[in-house]
Amino acid sequence: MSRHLPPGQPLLTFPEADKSPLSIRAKALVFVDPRSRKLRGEVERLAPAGLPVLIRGESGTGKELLARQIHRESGRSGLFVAVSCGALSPTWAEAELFGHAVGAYVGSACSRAGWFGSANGGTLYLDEIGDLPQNLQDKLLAALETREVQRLGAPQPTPVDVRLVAASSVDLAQAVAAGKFSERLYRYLDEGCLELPALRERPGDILPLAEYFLGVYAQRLGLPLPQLGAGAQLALERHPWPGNTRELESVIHFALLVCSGDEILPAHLNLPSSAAPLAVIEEQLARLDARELASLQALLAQAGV
Ligand SMILES: Nc1ncnc2c1ncn2[C@@H]1O[C@H](COP(=O)(O)OP(=O)(O)OP(=O)(O)O)[C@@H](O)[C@H]1O
Repeated sequence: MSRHLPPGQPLLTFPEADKSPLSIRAKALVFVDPRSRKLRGEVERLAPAGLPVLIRGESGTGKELLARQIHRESGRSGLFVAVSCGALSPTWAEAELFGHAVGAYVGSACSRAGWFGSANGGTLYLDEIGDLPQNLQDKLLAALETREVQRLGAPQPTPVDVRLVAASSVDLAQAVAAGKFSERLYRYLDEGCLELPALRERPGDILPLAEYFLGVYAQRLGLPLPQLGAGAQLALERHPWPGNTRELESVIHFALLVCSGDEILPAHLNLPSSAAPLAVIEEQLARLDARELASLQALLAQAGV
């Protein structure tokens, strides 16, 4: 277990990760920062309730992973089906989402359940739901409320039982105010709202996540597990992570590939140097403790300064 994980608060790991709906790559969810642990409590409360859930958070914060965890804890036996609304074809979005009957349009030689039907008994995860074409927003709400879906060209509606978990990186309330998003669908989703903070707002997760990704990638690539040096730890904690956990994951993956010794150094992280004004740097230096000062001196010595 990571040195940065306090005892009694282990990773949320999954023994049969390959068979779990967590994700193809993820083997665990790292929740160490107090804000993440609070979120984990909210997930435990919301997951079995069967309510729709809206996850709000910046890109790369882990929204899909959280949605998979909600499905996992819901006890629903159907599939977890993830759909990126921005990737739906403008022409065929309705058929892709709700399915179609045989002969519904030229070339449709067989019927399709659509993403909605595929999630029957399970969870439909709609990423960036704000990008869902407006004409489909009310149709989606009707299908969820009536538990019936009208496939394109089908004479009758088909019964479906779908739990919706949606995600958005934009403020849907503003999209509603701008007339770009259905107010009724927003109200339906807003019943169960989860806020996934940006990585910089839950700094206690940074080092545990870094160590977790080091372990995952070292194992996957068959490489020895290096230590995360003190200078590298400092650099990781100071970076603002605009790309959130996804950015941290790729930084650690890269560091592992370029690190030749048994310690990850700041240079291996290839983080952009911050263009902080001198006053900010002075203020940060004044706040360093003895351990951090020693790391900084070692760092400068390494760089030959
Ligand atoms: N708490 C966490 N523990 C372990 N891995 C995580 C955690 N959060 C995110 N990740 C990993 O970070 C990467 C990005 O997560 P994910 O795809 O869920 O983010 P997202 O918010 O859905 O992104 P986007 O908005 O771009 O779709 C994934 O590889 C995921 O496995």
